[in-house]
Amino acid sequence: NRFSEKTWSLNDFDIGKPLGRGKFGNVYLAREKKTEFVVALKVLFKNQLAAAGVEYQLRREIEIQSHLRHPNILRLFGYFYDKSRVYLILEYAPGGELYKLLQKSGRFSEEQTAQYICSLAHALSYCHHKHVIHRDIKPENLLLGAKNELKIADFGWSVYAPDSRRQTLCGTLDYLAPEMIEGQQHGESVDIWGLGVLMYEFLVGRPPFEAAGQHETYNRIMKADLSIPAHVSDTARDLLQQLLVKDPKRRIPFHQVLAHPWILEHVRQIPH
Ligand SMILES: Clc1cnc2c(Nc3ccc(N4CCOCC4)cc3)nc(-c3cccnc3)cn12
Repeated sequence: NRFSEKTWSLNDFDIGKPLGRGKFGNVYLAREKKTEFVVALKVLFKNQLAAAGVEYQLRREIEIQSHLRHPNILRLFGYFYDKSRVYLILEYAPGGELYKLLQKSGRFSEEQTAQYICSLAHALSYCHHKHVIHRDIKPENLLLGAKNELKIADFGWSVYAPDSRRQTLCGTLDYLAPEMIEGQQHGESVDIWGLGVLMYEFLVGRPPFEAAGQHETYNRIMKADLSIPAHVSDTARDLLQQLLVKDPKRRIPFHQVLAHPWILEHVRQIPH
């Protein structure tokens, strides 16, 4: 498409308001001058990327996300760079960050959660057909479209399956599958675990293995020590218990998630 062949530069865009702050730079609303097409422009500082040793990860993120086409995956249209910065031309998500919505409402209804989980299962199943594992499915990486549809946004940790992580993990352990924490060989099923962690957090308002300290969180994850509050319906409980299984081979596959009674009772089967 027009974004991918052309080499872009900053003066092809009118820069609008900042949408938010990221680790390595900010995201701005922007409009391509000729077509007036509205995008999100993610500006990353090269020196910060180098200091964190994530240039290779960024190249992989660009390579992976630019080839994915799915209504529940944020489009990466292209990128360009200048002396000190790298710019990613991304699809604008008018609904903003899903985790802000979760913070505001505390937790989501079973109806809304089932809709998000259905979209995520479709998007992740699409990724796995492309042999891409996301590995970092958490609320901070999810954005919302104009009709409140979910968009997976950050492929910074995604890899081509199977992979054993080389980059040390940083940030919260809450969303990581046991085999990832152990640094073992891992496949697509880490994203099935991640789907379970998200489903729990959407329904309950906090991640399932949250604890005061990292060691305690680590132990709870390794034991898959799951306790589900009474307000969660029996059918939702059943799906959670099939997603958050320690043994990667015994986790429910995505196509069975989409056919689970809890999804069927809450969701019109339109994937996005
Ligand atoms: Cl990439 C990308 C594409 N679209 C967005 C986006 N969109 C967006 C829309 C609307 C509102 N507002 C809606 C009214 O209330 C105020 C917030 C914010 C962000 N935000 C971020 C982002 C990144 C980091 C921190 N915070 C937000 C990254 N994005």
